[in-house]
Amino acid sequence: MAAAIVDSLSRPTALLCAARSYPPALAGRFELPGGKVEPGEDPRAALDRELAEEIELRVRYGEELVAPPHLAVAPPGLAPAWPILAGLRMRVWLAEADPAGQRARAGADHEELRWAPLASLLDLPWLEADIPIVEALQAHLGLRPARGREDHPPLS
Ligand SMILES: Nc1nc2c([nH]c(=O)n2[C@H]2C[C@H](O)[C@@H](COP(=O)(O)OP(=O)(O)OP(=O)(O)O)O2)c(=O)[nH]1
Repeated sequence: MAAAIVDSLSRPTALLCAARSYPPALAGRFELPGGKVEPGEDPRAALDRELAEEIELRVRYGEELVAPPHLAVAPPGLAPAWPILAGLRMRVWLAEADPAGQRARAGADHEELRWAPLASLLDLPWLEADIPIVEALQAHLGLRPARGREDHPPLS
């Protein structure tokens, strides 16, 4: 589970992006803060716990950023999720700091936390699996047309 934490759910302009500090192959690559659900744990409770542990932030959730059918991994009986590393799956919720004005702090998992303007998110070196998620986030927030399987290259 991960959180796409924006500066404001009602008027989003920037996203809180987290650069991993490990393993060495992924260090410096950006991701959405979050982590794995413990057995029997509610997904959003898991996300609350991970955000508190990793970046010391309490949040209020907005909508889920749902993976489109052509990308989603949806084992029987489970909600569709984004495919990530090593066959794992990840659900993503929009969120904002609650109470507002808290400062997120990078712990041991991250070498940097950065508020990046929504329009230039793809300038950051994201984990490979996060690129379609970031593109979908931009589309969801009205910064780019939604991509679908039927997309064609632009005519020249
Ligand atoms: N948190 C998070 N993980 C992601 C993203 N994209 C992505 O491919 N991953 C991968 C990286 C990790 O291999 C895996 C799970 O990440 P994690 O932070 O919970 O776990 P970890 O591998 O660091 O292991 P652990 O120490 O928490 O047990 O998911 C993302 O946007 N956020």
